Amino acid sequence: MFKKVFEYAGEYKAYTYRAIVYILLGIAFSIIPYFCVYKIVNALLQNQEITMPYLTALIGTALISLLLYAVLNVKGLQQSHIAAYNTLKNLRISLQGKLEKLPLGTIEEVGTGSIKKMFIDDIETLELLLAHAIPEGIGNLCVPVVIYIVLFAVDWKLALLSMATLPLGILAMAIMFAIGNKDMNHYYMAAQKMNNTIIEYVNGMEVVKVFNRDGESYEKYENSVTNYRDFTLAWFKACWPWMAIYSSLIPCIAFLTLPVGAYLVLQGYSTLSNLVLVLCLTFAIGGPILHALSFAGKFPQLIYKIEELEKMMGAAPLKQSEEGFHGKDYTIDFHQVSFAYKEEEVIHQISLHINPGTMNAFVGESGSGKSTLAKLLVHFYDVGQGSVSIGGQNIAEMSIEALGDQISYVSQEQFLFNMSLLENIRLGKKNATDAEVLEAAHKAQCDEFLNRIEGGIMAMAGDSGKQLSGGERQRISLARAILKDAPIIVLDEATAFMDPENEEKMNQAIAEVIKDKTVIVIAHRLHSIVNADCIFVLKNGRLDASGTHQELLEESGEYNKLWKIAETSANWHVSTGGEQ
Ligand SMILES: Nc1ncnc2c1ncn2[C@@H]1O[C@H](COP(=O)(O)OP(=O)(O)OP(=O)(O)O)[C@@H](O)[C@H]1O
Repeated sequence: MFKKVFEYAGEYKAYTYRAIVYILLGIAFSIIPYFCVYKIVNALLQNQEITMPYLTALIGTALISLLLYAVLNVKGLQQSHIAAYNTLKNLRISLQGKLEKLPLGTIEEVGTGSIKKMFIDDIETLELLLAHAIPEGIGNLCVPVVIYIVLFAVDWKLALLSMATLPLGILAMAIMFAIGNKDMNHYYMAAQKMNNTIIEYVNGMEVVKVFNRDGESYEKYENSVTNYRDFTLAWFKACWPWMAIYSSLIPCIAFLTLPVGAYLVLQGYSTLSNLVLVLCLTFAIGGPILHALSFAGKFPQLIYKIEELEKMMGAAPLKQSEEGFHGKDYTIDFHQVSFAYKEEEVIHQISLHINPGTMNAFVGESGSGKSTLAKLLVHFYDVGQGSVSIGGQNIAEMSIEALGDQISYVSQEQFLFNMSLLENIRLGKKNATDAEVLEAAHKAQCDEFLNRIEGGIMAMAGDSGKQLSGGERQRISLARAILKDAPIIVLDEATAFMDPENEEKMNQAIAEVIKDKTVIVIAHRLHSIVNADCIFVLKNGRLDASGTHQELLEESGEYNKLWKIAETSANWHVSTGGEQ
């Protein structure tokens, strides 16, 4: 599992290897002062003479060793951090690439909060693994292993004694792992839920302020935060005792060595000199062992987070190929298409044909499936059954990029990035000149508000485009579409909620976008699409009828019903206006 994370290090793996070597050498040097102490204590115990130059040499060696330890440790950590942060960068970029290829449904299912948590928090915690646990853990464990081999060679009885508490410590650690892993799922789910609820709460702040200050959404928020606290505390409560046991037992390696070792010396089974050596070195390796094991408590969480990341990286992507677009024209065909967002099917066996260069409309009651059909055409989701093709080429047999180049999709809610309006429009065509962007903005009827707002086209759009009104945001999106100049245009209720002045401007902008294109408009206002070449009437996820306005008035009961509602609504507008 760690190997998979390590794969993202790419060329920076060498930094990790270097970090391990530096840290290992550093720890080896950190043992030397204890060896110097042994030399002095042993000489005193053996009544040997200690000359000043000898003492100075020992103290000097100890000091230089400590200095080298510090320098090598810092150098090692420097290398390991370079490796770690580059791996995190690679992971974040790969995750973003993966998200782009996933069906929107998978992303919706995971939730914005969880995805944010994965991108920021979960990946960040891998820093502990890459920058510390791997290099420091390996370094801090390797040196004691070597020292133990030396100790066994010097006096196996004393060496064995100094390891007496290790099995109990390792047992406590194993229990902690088992408990930690068992409850990790609940803990992680609670964290995910809290993240999703926080994002939902912040996104819905406008609604909360107006309607629901103390209501359900706050309760949901508070519950998820409380839940997270409870699960975290419960998890730690279960693990803490075992952490305390192994952290106390493992470093107590001299616990039996001193009394039993002294007995062995007195009985002549070991020498005093060896006992002093074993004691000094066991003190020296207690620190590194404890340091290496300090990472162990974090491992259940790390393993879980890596598994979740792997699940995301391994999620089934949208069906697509590397093929470019080679359709014979811009005919659109839905062939026996069925689709379900989750379990319940919302589109049933729809087949329809759209001729190139024509103006088409999807109409139907709310929830009849108009937007879903548009989203299937732009390949936000894979169809459940059937196929969608352009110019005879199945959209699942071309790359997402190739499909994207053929379609401009202006959806109900347009998202603007918090960068200049100029750059927001330029998203339509990466290499467009400033003059081309300005021309597109002009055609999309943006001049009036661009002249009004401070900074004009260089003004920032604000967080998610909040600086602009809904109508202004839509016109910026249309400017994007004009610039993109794709042969197929899908307009999802672009004028649904507009005041008459804005609608007039939008209609002029739309007329500019749709010139000579294959167009699909998803319209609530039937009056705006009466001239369409073909109108498709949807009812409960099925295609009920299709034809021109006149044909449908003559043949389709559902269309007549919609038309009546549209007329009543238009009359209602007129009479309301008249009374004012
Ligand atoms: N993201 C989603 N997850 C689950 N179900 C969805 C999702 N989006 C839409 N639906 C359901 O799919 C069905 C069709 O919805 P769709 O948005 O396509 O209808 P529509 O005709 O465009 O409606 P409207 O005119 O109100 O926008 C509805 O029953 C809706 O509840």
